[in-house]
Amino acid sequence: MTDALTSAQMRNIEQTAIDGGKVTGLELMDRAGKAVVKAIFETWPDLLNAPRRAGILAGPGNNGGDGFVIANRLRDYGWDVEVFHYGDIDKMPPDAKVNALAFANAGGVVSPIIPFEGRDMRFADPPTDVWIDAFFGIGLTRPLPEEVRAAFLSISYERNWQSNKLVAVDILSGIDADTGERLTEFPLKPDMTVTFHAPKIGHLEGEGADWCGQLIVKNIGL
Ligand SMILES: NC(=O)C1=CN([C@@H]2O[C@H](COP(=O)(O)OP(=O)(O)OC[C@H]3O[C@@H](n4cnc5c(N)ncnc54)[C@H](O)[C@@H]3O)[C@@H](O)[C@H]2O)[C@@H](O)CC1
Ligand SMILES: [K+]
Repeated sequence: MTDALTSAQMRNIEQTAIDGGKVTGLELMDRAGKAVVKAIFETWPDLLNAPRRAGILAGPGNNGGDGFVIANRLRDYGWDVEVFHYGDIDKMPPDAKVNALAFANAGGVVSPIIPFEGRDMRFADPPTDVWIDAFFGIGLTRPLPEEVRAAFLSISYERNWQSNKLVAVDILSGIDADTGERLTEFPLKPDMTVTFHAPKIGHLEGEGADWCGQLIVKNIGL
């Protein structure tokens, strides 16, 4: 496994490729989102044999942008997809906004995130087959907002009753990518984390090493 990177090193690699005209941020986001979907079907091929339901937890930034790429891609596979958005599409960074608008303009359902005492997720009907954590990635700088932690609790509640998968985009939200410190704790371990280009320190050190599930590193052409 290649050496683990800090978030700053990763951002520098991305920016150098973008500044060098090798790739655009939008292309990188597209590759990242599609890499997550590819990893899902490689890991759980039976999900390919029937349209399923996915819940995408999307945040305010580019990690959320990856979430919207994934949402669009799964809709292409005929899946029933609902995005629970912590953020405002209009305030998202440009690359993320392009993908969020593509989803919304194609009729994709964007809902507010689920308050814990809200929808009883225990017996959601139809059950959600795959939850995608695209709240925060390597840009996390402080503990999660309480409503984001509550949204995770709703899903941990449901997971006690329904078998579903949780996939973390780039890193489980709440984990500091540079240290592996869990800035916010909730009882939800991902089945899989899909990260891009190289592992980050937060995947291998501290508690982060225990909160990845299966760690998949996908090349996004950097
Ligand atoms: N060109 C790029 O920048 C690419 C970025 N990618 C994705 O973008 C992610 C990084 O995106 P961002 O830098 O936008 O950061 P995030 O999407 O991780 O976080 C979004 C924003 O939330 C704010 N924030 C941080 N901690 C918070 C907290 N606790 N509560 C509320 N708000 C908080 C910060 O302003 C941060 O910019 C990567 O993890 C990866 O998933 C990939 O698509 C590859 C290409
Ligand atoms: K994430």
